[in-house]
Amino acid sequence: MATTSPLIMRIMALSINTAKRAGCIIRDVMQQGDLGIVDKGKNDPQTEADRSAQRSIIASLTKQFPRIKIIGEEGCSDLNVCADWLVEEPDQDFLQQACPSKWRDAEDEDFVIWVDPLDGTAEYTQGFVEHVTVLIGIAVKDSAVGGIIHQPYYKQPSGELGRTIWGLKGLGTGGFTSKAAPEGQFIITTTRSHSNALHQQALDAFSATEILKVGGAGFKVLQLLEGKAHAYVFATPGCKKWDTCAPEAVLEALGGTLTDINGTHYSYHADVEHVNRTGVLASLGQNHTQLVEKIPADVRQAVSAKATKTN
Ligand SMILES: Nc1ncnc2c1ncn2[C@@H]1O[C@H](COP(=O)(O)OS(=O)(=O)O)[C@@H](OP(=O)(O)O)[C@H]1O
Ligand SMILES: [Mg+2]
Ligand SMILES: [Mg+2]
Ligand SMILES: [Mg+2]
Repeated sequence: MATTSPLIMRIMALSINTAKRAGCIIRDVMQQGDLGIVDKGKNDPQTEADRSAQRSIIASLTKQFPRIKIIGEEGCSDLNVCADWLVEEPDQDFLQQACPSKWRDAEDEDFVIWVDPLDGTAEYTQGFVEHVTVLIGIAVKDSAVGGIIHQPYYKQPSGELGRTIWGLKGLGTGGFTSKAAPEGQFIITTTRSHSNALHQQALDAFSATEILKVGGAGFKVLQLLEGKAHAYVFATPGCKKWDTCAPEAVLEALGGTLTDINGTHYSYHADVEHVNRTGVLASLGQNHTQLVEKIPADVRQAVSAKATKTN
């Protein structure tokens, strides 16, 4: 690896290839047929693919960056993995890019890497595999700055499976072609498995022309990046820092915004609470503040009150 590249560039470049490797593991587990499902909570499954993909990602990143804090959805993993799961080569194309000056001097202790080895697990178990993503989010001093969103089941025009999207604030995005959402419509992308009455009230307030119910925070942000939706609305606690760190960085590297439903950015330092208690509101090409204001104040207050109570 080119040790002369700034640390953030080396983390991003290795994360791109670890996310791809995790995508292969996710496809292999599905092909072998035994998903090994464990219920972590209501509508919150974990499979052998979540466990194995996390082991591969964290073992690979830890080997090259032993002093960087890495937090994965599936908790502490056994990092003793086979050579086949250990990714040592960074993505060379990414390393050719110039590092934004803002991150050039960031050091080990400035970083937290948030890993969601398989976002959209419920959908994976139900056969909606196109909703599945691997998310690696790179936070610098509190903020989501870099992100990888890998789609293991995306079918390339060549027939090859898998696509890897990256974003780094100050540099931009790669791996896909962005598209603006259609004018004269307002399309919302939202959860298909974690809705409730309060969340429904927030959705109703937008009078959307269409509501897409899809799985995974990564896939919802992809709907914004590709112009299939104008906003991502999730007005309830539930998703976690590893769900939003990478999507937030990629979306914001393209000029979009991802906040809670009050328009406040989440923090991504190592000691932050994992649950995003005040929901998610994300948009691209919209006036984000106006979207926040569309959610009735009493709904926002009720979500925030619920958050305080459960803290
Ligand atoms: N209430 C609740 N309990 C447990 N987990 C939850 C909850 N709400 C959202 N999530 C996790 O957030 C990820 C995306 O879920 P969804 O597609 O349902 O919704 S959303 O993105 O939060 O809108 C998805 O992440 P993965 O676990 O990685 O698949 C969900 O498990
Ligand atoms: Mg999960
Ligand atoms: Mg997730
Ligand atoms: Mg997950």
